[in-house]
Amino acid sequence: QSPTPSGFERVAELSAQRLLLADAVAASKRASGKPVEDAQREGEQLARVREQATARALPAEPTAAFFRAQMEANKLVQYRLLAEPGRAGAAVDLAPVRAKLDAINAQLLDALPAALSQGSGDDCARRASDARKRAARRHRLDELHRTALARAFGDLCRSP
Ligand SMILES: C=C(O[C@@H]1C=C(C(=O)O)C=C[C@H]1O)C(=O)O
Repeated sequence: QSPTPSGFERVAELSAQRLLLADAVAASKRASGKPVEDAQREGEQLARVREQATARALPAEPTAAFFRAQMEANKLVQYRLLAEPGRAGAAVDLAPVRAKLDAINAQLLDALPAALSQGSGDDCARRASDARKRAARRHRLDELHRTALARAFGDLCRSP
């Protein structure tokens, strides 16, 4: 393994970490009865990443699109878990989970320039898939979280 992970390796790793937090978010929403989707919270994150993208001379629109994909993937996991009836678990406090999501967002922003520059070429889908498979293995992701990990990459291989 190379000492410096590629942009896709980093994004796959951080996306997997972000998706694993969806289980705790779903548990909190099962207990609170709150909807999966929180448009205001999504808007706040998007405003923040757009600001940071501009400050770092990153393209704002592909950056925002990437984070929308991350959030869609998170909701996919939550909807699937909450579709299982019953299974009451311990109540989970959402605020500290959101703080962790914010921390991962910051790391994803650091990884994004390299990932965006890798997002072209015939073998993009292959490289992205390989990076996801390695992250999935490291974290022992099940089928649901593997599907969501593909969703989390969004259009990285199809950016203009
Ligand atoms: C993770 C949450 O659920 C959804 C997914 C979000 C995300 O991935 O950041 C943000 C808001 C919600 O639409 C949450 O409410 O914090």
